[in-house]
Amino acid sequence: MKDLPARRLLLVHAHPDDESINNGVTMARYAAEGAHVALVTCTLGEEGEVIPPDLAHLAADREGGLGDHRIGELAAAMRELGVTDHRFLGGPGRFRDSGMMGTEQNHRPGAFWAAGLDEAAGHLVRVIRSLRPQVLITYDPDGGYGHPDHIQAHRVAMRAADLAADPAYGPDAGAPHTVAKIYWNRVPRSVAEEAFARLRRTAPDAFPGIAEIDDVPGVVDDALITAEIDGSAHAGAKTAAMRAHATQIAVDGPFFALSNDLGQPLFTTEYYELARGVPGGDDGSREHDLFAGVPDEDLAPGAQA
Ligand SMILES: CC(=O)N[C@H]1[C@@H](O[C@@H]2[C@H](O)[C@H](O)[C@@H](O)[C@H](O)[C@H]2O)O[C@H](CO)[C@@H](O)[C@@H]1O
Ligand SMILES: [Zn+2]
Repeated sequence: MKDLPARRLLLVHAHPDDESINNGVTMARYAAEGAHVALVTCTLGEEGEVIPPDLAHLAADREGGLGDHRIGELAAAMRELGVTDHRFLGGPGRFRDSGMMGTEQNHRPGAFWAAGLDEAAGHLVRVIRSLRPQVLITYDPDGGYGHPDHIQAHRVAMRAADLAADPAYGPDAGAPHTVAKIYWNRVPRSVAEEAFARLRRTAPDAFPGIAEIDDVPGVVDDALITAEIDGSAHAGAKTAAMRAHATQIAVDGPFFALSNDLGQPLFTTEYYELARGVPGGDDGSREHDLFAGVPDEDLAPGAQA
C-alpha cells in the first residue's frame, strides 16, 4: 500500500458523465497540481438514452449493454482529465441506474433509488476511511435537477461522511475520518443567464433547441456561491472528457447538448457552495481553492490507495 499525496479530493456522482459536466476543470486542475483526485460513480448509467444512431442498440429497451459501454466512456474521460482513481460504488453494477423520476425503473430491484441508505453509504465509508480526503464534492439535496440517482448520491455522500467520522461506526471499516470540507455543485444565476444569452446570440442554431436556465443543475442566487474554480487552463481537457461520453453528450465549441438536443453552456469556471466545514476566505469573499482553510496538519500523506 502506498502513501497518497497530501491533498486528497473525493467526488461522488450518480452516472458516468456527471463528473465531466459538473467538475471537469476542477478535477483536471487538481490532478495536474499533484493532488489525489478520486471519483466514485454510483451507477453505470444503464438506463440512459443514446445519441449516436450506430450505438442505439445499446439502450436498455433494445439489446442493452449501455452500462458496460459507459464504463469505457468514463475511463476515456478520466484519461482526458488525468484522473487515475475512479470506482463504482460497491463495484460495477452493484447499484443500477434508476431512470428519470417517476419512471417504473425507480422501483426495480437493484435500482440505486431503492437502495438502503446505510447499506449504500457503508460502501462509501470504506472509501473515505482509506483515502481520507480533506474535500468532498457532491450534489445539493435536490441532486441538481431532481434525478433520483442524483438525490440518492447526495444522501449517500452526506450520510457516509457522517458515518466515516463516527468512532462507534464500523470498527472493521477503517479508522474514523472527518472530511474537512464538503461542497455542493452550484451555478450562479447571473453566470447562467449571461452564458445562455451568449448561446442565443452566437450559436442559436447549434442545436435543435436551447435549454431553459433552470434545466441546468444547481442554478442558485449568486449569494449562495462560496467558491469558484477558474479552470480555463483546463477547458480543453473538460471538453475532451465530455466528448468521451459520446452516448450522452454532443459538444459544439463552448456549448453542449444531452440526448434531449437542447443546447446549454459548457462552463470552464465551476462553482460551489460550502455545505460543511470552515471557509478558507477571511472576508466572506469566494474561495478560489477548495483546500483553502484546511489545517496544515490535515494536509499530509498517510492515506492509502
Ligand atoms: C446528465 C444526467 O444526469 N444524465 C442522466 C439522465 O439522462 C437524461 C435522460 O435520459 C432524459 O430522459 C433525457 O431527456 C436527457 O437528455 C438525458 O440527459 O438520466 C439517465 C437515466 O437515468 C441517465 O442514464 C443519464 O446519465
Ligand atoms: Zn446523472
